[in-house]
Amino acid sequence: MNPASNLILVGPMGAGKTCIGKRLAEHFGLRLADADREIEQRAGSSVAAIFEHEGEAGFRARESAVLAELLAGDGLLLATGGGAVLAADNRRLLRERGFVVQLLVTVEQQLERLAQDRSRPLLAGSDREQVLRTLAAQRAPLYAEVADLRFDTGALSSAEAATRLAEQLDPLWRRPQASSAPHPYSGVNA
Ligand SMILES: Nc1ncnc2c1ncn2[C@@H]1O[C@H](COP(=O)(O)OP(=O)(O)O)[C@@H](O)[C@H]1O
Ligand SMILES: O=C(O)C1=C[C@@H](OP(=O)(O)O)[C@@H](O)[C@H](O)C1
Ligand SMILES: [Mg+2]
Repeated sequence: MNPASNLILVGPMGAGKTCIGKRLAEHFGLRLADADREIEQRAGSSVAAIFEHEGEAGFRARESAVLAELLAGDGLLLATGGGAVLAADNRRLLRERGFVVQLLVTVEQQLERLAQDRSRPLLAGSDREQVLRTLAAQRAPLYAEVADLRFDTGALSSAEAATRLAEQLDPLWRRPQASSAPHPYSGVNA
């Protein structure tokens, strides 16, 4: 079992990382962090504005910095953005610093869930389906590379998905207790 005390959600846009993450954080008593919201707070602008002014490369640099900052600590439920797995350094960090759950979703479900969404710059063009299929093909092996557990959000509502995922995680993952588990990385108690 991965002993890290952070729980990390990865997967494509619309897989439910943000909304399932909120419920899981409550269930496990973890501090919730959504990487996109953290980036926006630090930048003082939206993900869409960062993409517009700094390009995707600028956003990815901010994303890597925020992941490193957040994962320096413990006891976090981290909902990543869909592209967090693109950089090899990010993947190494995610694997080392958390129990990683890959949320699965089909392109059809993404299209349905994100039909009204205008906040994701990668979906601003006209052919959303093609973009999502291309991203899925590029990224599926990267999600698989970091995942400790895969969970299909398929036919479930986000509330049901969170409940079922918590049930699956309960026997698999335990937050190391401060009193009994030495911090695995710094040599001090967490
Ligand atoms: N299991 C689900 N069933 C139906 N809709 C969902 C489910 N998970 C998420 N959604 C919806 O999809 C949209 C995107 O969810 P979000 O949590 O932001 O995904 P992500 O953070 O993975 O991009 C939201 O409108 C959310 O309500
Ligand atoms: O897949 C991606 O590259 C992105 C996913 C988004 O987060 P969600 O996966 O939470 O939608 C956000 O980080 C940005 O729009 C880029
Ligand atoms: Mg999200």
